[in-house]
Amino acid sequence: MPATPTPPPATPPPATPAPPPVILGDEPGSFPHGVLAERHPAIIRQVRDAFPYDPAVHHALDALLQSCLKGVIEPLPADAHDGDRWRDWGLDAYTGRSWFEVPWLWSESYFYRRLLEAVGHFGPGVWQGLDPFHPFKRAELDAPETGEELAALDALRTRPADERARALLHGSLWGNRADLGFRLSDADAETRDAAPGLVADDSEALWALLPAGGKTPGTVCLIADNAGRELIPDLLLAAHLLEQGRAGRVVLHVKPYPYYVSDATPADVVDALRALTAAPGEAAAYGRRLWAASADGTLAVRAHPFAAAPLPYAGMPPGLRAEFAAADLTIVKGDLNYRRLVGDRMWPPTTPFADTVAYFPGPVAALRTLKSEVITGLTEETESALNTAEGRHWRTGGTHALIQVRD
Ligand SMILES: O=P(O)(O)OC[C@H]1O[C@](O)(CO)[C@@H](O)[C@@H]1O
Repeated sequence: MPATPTPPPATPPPATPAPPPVILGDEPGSFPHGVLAERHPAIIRQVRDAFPYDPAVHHALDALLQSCLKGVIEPLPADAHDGDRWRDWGLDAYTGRSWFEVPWLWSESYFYRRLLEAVGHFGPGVWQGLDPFHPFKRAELDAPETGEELAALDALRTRPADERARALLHGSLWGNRADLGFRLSDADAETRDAAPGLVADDSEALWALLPAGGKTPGTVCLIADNAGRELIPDLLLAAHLLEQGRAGRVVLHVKPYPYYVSDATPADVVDALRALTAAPGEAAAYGRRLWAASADGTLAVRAHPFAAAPLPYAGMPPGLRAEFAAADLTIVKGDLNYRRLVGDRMWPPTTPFADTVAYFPGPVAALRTLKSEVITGLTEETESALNTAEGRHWRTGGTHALIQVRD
């Protein structure tokens, strides 16, 4: 009987490299450590001074400050309305551990949840529902710079549609520099010159995803970031997409409660729309169109709990996944959302953006100014030129921006 030939050894599948470690805040001198050790106490101070709070709130803020600086992560009150949700998001595993030793993304988010608890936002009581950041957001909306930006719309009206489209896309992108939390720790950030050019620019791919020339437009989801001077240009972009037939419907995803100081909530959308309709000139026309779009359902606002989750978007719940899967495009705004989109890890900067968002259920575009160390999708040349010119500062200074797309 002939011997059975020995099968050739099976070729092992190519090993998928393990992703780099999740960013923690435990390294003194690092950017994340500074946010936990300095920015959060500064935010507590600012909030404390912004309202005539009663002694109970002052005591709660004192306790939060002590916990942030020297203590450990404590559980939510036993009757917290969202206790189950936070347990699903990892609270039990992190309770009793140092704020600095758990994923930075998680500890930052939990800080805002605890801050709202301390100021009585979740009630019952007189402070229930009040936004502790509202005075800062309001001041920004009323600032002369906001009026100047809106006045620029008058000149834009007569420009060709593609020029308007580019200006409004870039307005939404650079609006992300106007971030109140960021300015608390980097007071010069907004006055520093923005770098010309983008570190990555997939804007052609973005426009290619939105039908033009009579094709039936679908839904664009816009995951918003900051209120005020970022939300207004986001709304202008939404109005343009609807008007030009590049979107049949825009769904604006905002935060369900005040978060990261300036993040937009439904109340901030109302403030921004009111500011537009009350402005002179072309801005008011945009405002009226958006108001009408709300009434006919072509502009919708969502405040899904996961928008303020301490987790990357890879862990999004099935309902949200289905919404993004059905959209022509999901536009993800800002630095924090970028961290959540690609995963809050020290990716080598040349890691392809598409690889990090392969899980996303539909076409996705990131519009972001760089305010934290997470970055993907750069060419070697770009990374090396930025390092040579600025050391590591380009990653966090807020002067550089990107548009990245995965179709
Ligand atoms: O408003 P954005 O663009 O999400 O920026 C949030 C900022 O807060 C941080 O999360 C740090 O707290 C950084 O990512 C960024 O500097």
